[in-house]
Amino acid sequence: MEALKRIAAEAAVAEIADGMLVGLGTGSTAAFAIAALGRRVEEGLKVTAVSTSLQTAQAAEKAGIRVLDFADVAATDLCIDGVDEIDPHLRAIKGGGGAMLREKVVATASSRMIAIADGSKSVSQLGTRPVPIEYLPFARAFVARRVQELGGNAAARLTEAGSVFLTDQGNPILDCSFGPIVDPDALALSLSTIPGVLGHGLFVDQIHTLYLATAAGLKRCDWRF
Ligand SMILES: O=C[C@H](O)[C@H](O)[C@H](O)COP(=O)(O)O
Repeated sequence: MEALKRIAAEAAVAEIADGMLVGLGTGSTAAFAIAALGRRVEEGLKVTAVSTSLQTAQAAEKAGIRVLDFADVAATDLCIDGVDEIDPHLRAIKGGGGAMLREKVVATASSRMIAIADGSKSVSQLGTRPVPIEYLPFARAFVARRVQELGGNAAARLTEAGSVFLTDQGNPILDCSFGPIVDPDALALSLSTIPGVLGHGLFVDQIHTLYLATAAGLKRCDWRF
């Protein structure tokens, strides 16, 4: 699986050109992209990057990549990120590592987003995994009730040690299981409009290209706009 993640990541990084401002995703697949980009920078590629998490910023700087503060950046050229699940329409669930809020901001600010994944992430229909929701602590019970009204079951995300998981912004997460998601676009919109929801992991129109690496080889899929 690690070798497949690396193959997908390296294919995406090969698309980065001199002078680009690149959005760097979070997670174990994105880590391979950061390492590959670091090697290209070492070979002379001139790029700057923005990060979708504190973890990624640290890894990128360690790899010799110049990381800008995203607060000062209005748009980026290309964003490369992993997914937890992705369907044939390039709609995805993200946020297994809790970074989906920053990831969605950076992906939306990017002219192009490339998703990178091994075959285990490919599904015919989203919903095998819960949709993570980052929320305002003040609105916890209200958000959970609205999720329930939408057919979901909300569970507080905990750390391995059993305490409340907090995002880089210091907010908690509800992992919301909906079962098979028949209409991801409608669900994404409904979740986005719940007051108190700061962000969620359904990415329905951000991903332009997917590099999917399986034992059968590397496949590139492009969304037809
Ligand atoms: O919050 C984490 C991100 O959305 C990741 O991109 C996603 O969870 C995939 O992570 P991994 O590549 O480690 O499976």
